[in-house]
Amino acid sequence: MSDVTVRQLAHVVGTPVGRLLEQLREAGIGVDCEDAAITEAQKLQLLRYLRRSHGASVDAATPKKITLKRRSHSEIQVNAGGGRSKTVNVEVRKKRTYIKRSVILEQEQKRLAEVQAERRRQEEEQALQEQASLRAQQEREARLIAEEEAKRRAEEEAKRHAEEEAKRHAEAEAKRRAEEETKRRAEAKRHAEEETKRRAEEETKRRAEEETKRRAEEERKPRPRVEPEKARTEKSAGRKAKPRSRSGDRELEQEQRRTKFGRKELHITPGKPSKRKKLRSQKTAAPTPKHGFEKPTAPIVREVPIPETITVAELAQKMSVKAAEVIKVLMKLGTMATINQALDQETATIVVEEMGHKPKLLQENALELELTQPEQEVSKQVSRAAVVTIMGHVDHGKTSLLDYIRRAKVASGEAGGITQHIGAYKVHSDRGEITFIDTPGHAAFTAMRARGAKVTDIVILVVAADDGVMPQTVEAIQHAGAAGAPLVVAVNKIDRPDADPDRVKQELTNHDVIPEEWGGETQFVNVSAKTGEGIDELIEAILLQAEIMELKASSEGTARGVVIESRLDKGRGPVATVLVQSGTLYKGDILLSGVETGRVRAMLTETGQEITEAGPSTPVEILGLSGTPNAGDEAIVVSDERKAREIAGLRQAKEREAKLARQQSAKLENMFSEMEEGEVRTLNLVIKADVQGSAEALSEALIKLSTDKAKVKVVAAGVGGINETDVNLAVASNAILIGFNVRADATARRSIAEKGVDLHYYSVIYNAIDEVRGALTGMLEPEYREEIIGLARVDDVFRSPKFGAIAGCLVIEGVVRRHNPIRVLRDNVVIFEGQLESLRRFKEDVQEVRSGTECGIGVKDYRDVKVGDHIEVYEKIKIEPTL
Ligand SMILES: Nc1nc2c(ncn2[C@@H]2O[C@H](COP(=O)(O)OP(=O)(O)OP(=O)(O)O)[C@@H](O)[C@H]2O)c(=O)[nH]1
Repeated sequence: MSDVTVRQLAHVVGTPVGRLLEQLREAGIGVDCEDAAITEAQKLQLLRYLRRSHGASVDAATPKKITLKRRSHSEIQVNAGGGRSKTVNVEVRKKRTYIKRSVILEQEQKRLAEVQAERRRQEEEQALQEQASLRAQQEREARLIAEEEAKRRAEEEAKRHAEEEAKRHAEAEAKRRAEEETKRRAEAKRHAEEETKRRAEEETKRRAEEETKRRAEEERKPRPRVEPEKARTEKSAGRKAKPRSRSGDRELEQEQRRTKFGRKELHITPGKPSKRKKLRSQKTAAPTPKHGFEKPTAPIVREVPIPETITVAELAQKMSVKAAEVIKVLMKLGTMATINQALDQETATIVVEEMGHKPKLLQENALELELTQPEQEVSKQVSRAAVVTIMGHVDHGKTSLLDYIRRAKVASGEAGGITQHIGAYKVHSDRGEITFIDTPGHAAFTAMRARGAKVTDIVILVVAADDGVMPQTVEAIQHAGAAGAPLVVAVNKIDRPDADPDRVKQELTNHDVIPEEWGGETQFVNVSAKTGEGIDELIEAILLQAEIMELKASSEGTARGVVIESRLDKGRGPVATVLVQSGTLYKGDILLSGVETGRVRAMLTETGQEITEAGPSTPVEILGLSGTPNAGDEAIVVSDERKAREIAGLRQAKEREAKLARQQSAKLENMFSEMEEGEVRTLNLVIKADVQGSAEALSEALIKLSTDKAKVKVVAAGVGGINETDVNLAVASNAILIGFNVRADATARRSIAEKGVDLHYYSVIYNAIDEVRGALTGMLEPEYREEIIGLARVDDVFRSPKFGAIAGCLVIEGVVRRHNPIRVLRDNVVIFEGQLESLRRFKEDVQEVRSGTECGIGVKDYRDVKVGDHIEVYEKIKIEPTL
C-alpha cells in the first residue's frame, strides 16, 4: 500500500485530523502537519499504540474482520453530438471485507459442534424412545406371560378341582355300592338262611311223616322169613357192635345219599327221591305233582379257569352251558365263531363275564415263573469280577492276547494247574479279578446276545498298531455299542518296527472312540501279545473300568448264569461251561438251562480243579445235564427236578411258537401297524453293501427318514455279503437286514429262515429309501416284490465264437427259468444284472432247469462270467398291500 497523508487517513478512519495528529504524536510518530505522509510502518505503530492505550492485548485487538472501502474519481469526455464533447464525472466505489481465517474455522467448528450436539440430542432422544418402547414391549410380554400363567394355573386348579370332585364322587359311589353290596349280601344271606331253615323244617317234617308211615306199614306186614338168616349173616360178619336198628340204617343211608349227591347242589329239589326210593314210593305212595327239578333261587357263579387259548367247546364245558350259548354270546359281541374255534384269553374272559361267571386267568408259564423268578432282595449285593470279551479285526492278535494272559496269569498263577479251554477263565490280581470270555471275535458275542444273554461287561478292542482300524474293528465298535458295553482299546503289536499307535488313536477318533488324553472316555493301552509288554497295564485299565462301573451281584440265593459253550464229551457226556452271574452254584444243584435239565454231578474250573461251589462271575464246567444247551441260554437252579423237566418240555413247545411269532415281529410291513398311538418306535437296521460308499450313503439317507414318531437307527453298516454274525446282530437288536447289491451266504440264509429275520435286498438306493419311508409312514404299498426263485453255480466257462461265454452251471437251489431276470454274483456281491440269452441242456434249448441239474447258461451282453460265480434268477411278484 502506498503512503497516505494524515488528512486522508483521518478521512478513512473517520477521526478529526487534529485528534489524529495528537494520537500520532502520542504514539511517537513525528508528524506535524495534515499533509505529512504516513508510511505503512508508522500506521502499524499507531495501531499498536492505540491498542495498548485501550488496554487490550495485541492478539485480542487483532481485528477479526477488516472492511476496506475505496472511492476514486475520474472524468471522461463523451461525444455530445454536433461535433461537441461533454465531460462526465465518474465516481467508483470499492468495498472489500477480509475475515481472519481462524474466525472462519472457529465459526465452522462452532457450527459443526452445534450439528453434533443436535445429532447427539436426537440420538439420545431416539435411544430413550427405543428404551421406552422396549420396556413397554417387555411389560406387555410379561403381562401376557403372567396372564397365560394365571390362565394355566386356573385351568390346572379347575382340573384338579374336577379330578378331586370326580374322585370324591367315585369314592362316594364306591361307598354307596359297597353299602348296597353289603346290604344285598346280608339280604341274600338272610334269604338263604330262611330258605335253609324252611327246607330243614320241611325235611324233618317229611322224614317224620315217612317214618310214621313206614312204621305203620311194618306193623301191618308179617315179619319176613329171612330174618334169622340175616341175623346169622350179621353175626358171622363179626359185628360186635349192637346191631343197628332198621331206622338207624335208613338214616345212615339217607345221610350217605345226601352227602353223595351233595347238599350244596341247588338243582336238586329238596324232596327229590332217589331212583330206588322212587320205585318203592311209586308202589306205596301216590305220585306227587311236584317237578323233579326246581329252578335255582340264585344263579350259580362259577370260577372259570381260562388258559391263554381255549376252544368254544371247552369254554362252554367249563361254564356248564351248551356251546351254542357261548356262540350266541360271541355273536352278540360281533364275533362269528365255530364250536372248535380257539379263542384268545381276552375274548374268553369277556364271554365268561358276559355269562355271569368269574374268569380266572391262567398263565401258561406260571410254573416257570414260579420256579425261575429271581428272588427279591435275597441278600445284599457284593462286588463281582468284570466279564470281558476280546474283539477286533482278523489277525490283529485277539487269540494271541488271550493266550498270553491265560498262560501268564492263570497257569503260572495257580499251582499245578494246566489250563484247558473251557470257554472262559478268571484272572486274579492284587487289585481284583477279571473273567475273560475265551472265544474271541464278535461272532460268539452276537450269537450270545441274539439269545438274549448279557454276558459281557467290558469289550477289549484289539487293534494292531501296524495295521490300524479295519472293517471288523468298526464292526466290533458297533457291536459293543449295540450291547452298551464300554471299550478298552488294546493297541497290539507295539513291538513291531512299523507300529504307529498314534495313527490307531487318530483313526479310532473318526469312529467316536476318543482316548482319555484327548478328552474322551476310552482308555488306550499299548501292548504286545508277543513280548508281554503292557499286559499288566491292560489288566489295570480293565480293573479301573470295572471299578467305575461298580459291578455287583448277590452272592447268596438261587444261582443264575449263562451258558458260554457246551459240547458232547465222549467219556463224560454233555459238558457245559456256565458263567455264574448271581447267587452261588453248588454241586448237586438241579440246573435248568434252555431245554436241558439235570443235577450238577461235577464242577470244574479252567485249571481242571474240581470245586463244589461257584459264586458270581465264576466260569465253571458242568457235568450232568441231559443235553448240550446253546451258548447264551440262561442256566438257573430250580428246587424240583420234576418241575424242571416239565418246564423244559414247555420251553420246547414255546420255542416253536416263538419262532413263528418272531417271523412276524421285525417285519418292515408291520412297522407302522405296530406303532401305538403316541409311541415313538425305532426301526433298527443292519445294512450290508457292496462298497463302503453305498453303505454310508444308504445309512445316511435312511437315518434322515426319521420322523418324530418313528426313528431309524442303523445298528451296523458294513461291506460284503451277509453272514451269520449279521443275522445274529439283527436278531439281537430286533433289526431288519438290508442287503444292498449283496446277498446272504448259505449259513446266513439258513439262519435267516430259522430265526425269521426280515431281509430285504435292494439294488437301487431310492427303492430302499421309498420302502423304508413307506413303512414309517404307513404308506407301504409295495406293488411288486422280488423273490429269488433259483440259484445256479458256475462250474465251468466255455467260449464259443457264436454264443460268446457260456457258463456251465449246476442249479443248486430252486429253478432257473429262461425268461426271468437274473443277476450275476461274485462272492455274494452283485456284479451284473440282466437277462438270459440262452438256457440249454445237452445242446437243447429248454425253458427251465430244476435244482440238482446241470445246464449251460448264456448271459445276455455279459461275457465276464467266471468259475465260482453264482447266477441268481428272480421273479417280480405282485404283493397286495398289507396295511
Ligand atoms: N509281533 C507281534 N506279532 C503278534 C502280536 N500279536 C499277535 N501277533 C501275530 O499276529 C498273528 C495273528 O494273531 P492272532 O492272535 O491269531 O490274531 P487273531 O486276531 O486272533 O486272528 P483271528 O483268530 O484270525 O481273528 C499271529 O501270527 C501272531 O503271532 C504282537 O503283539 N506282536
